[in-house]
Amino acid sequence: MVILVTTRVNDSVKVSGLAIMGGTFDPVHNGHLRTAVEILDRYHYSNLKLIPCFQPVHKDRPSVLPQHRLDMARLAISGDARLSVDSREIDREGPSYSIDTLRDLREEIGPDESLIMVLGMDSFLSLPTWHKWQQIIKYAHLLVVSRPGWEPDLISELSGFCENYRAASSHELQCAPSGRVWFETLTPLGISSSMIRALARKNESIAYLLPEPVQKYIEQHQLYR
Ligand SMILES: Nc1ncnc2c1ncn2[C@@H]1O[C@H](COP(=O)(O)OP(=O)(O)OP(=O)(O)O)[C@@H](O)[C@H]1O
Ligand SMILES: O=C(O)c1ccc[n+]([C@@H]2O[C@H](COP(=O)([O-])O)[C@@H](O)[C@H]2O)c1
Repeated sequence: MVILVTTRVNDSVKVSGLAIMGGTFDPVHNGHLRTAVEILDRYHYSNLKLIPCFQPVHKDRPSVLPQHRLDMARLAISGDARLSVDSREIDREGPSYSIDTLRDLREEIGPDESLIMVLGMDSFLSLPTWHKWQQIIKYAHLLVVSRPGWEPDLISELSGFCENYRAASSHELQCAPSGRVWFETLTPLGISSSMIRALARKNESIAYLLPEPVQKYIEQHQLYR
């Protein structure tokens, strides 16, 4: 039986549950933000937390200090009350393993609340290399979003995983606390942090790829030069 817990807030439907999106956010950009708001609009969750990592597990060291990445993420979300920034991975320091973060969040929200981890197709394709990857689904659902340039070309480990955990519909993610994988196609935005860093390094404009306050912050602090 499917039970959806909803409340009406200011005439719009809100679904009980928490969505998170982790990333290096070096810097945060409109590809991240548009993903977050499209998921909130489709799933009606009242909150999506952006969680900047301290030390990415499979990427080079970030180009700027964690505090700058955190400040930029906070500036970026100021226009949408449904978005928040969670500094737990930066506060924790060390390698930012998602399993640790999800375990923490699960303890905070309790065993029954839906927890959705949003990640782009590129991140999902690397899942079998993550720390304790097969346990992740015990704590959260995985909501995989399309990203230009990345096709769902699943290696055998991942296709077996999808066969086991793929939801029959997106509603299952709202109704169960964890344990399902679902794929969403979103507005394609071919923006990446590495593209922004490369433009800034060449002293070319980064306007309209990220929110203006973040662009100003980068200029003020002379980041990515
Ligand atoms: N344009 C985009 N569209 C959809 N998802 C995205 C987009 N950019 C990033 N993501 C997703 O957001 C999460 C965090 O991404 P991250 O902070 O590593 O940014 P990035 O642009 O991929 O960085 P970099 O270019 O430095 O590798 C990942 O799950 C990633 O797949
Ligand atoms: O836990 C891991 O081993 C792990 C390995 C790679 C990526 N992640 C997480 O996946 C999210 C997106 O990662 P990335 O590298 O695409 O920025 C971010 O929250 C990372 O901490 C987590």
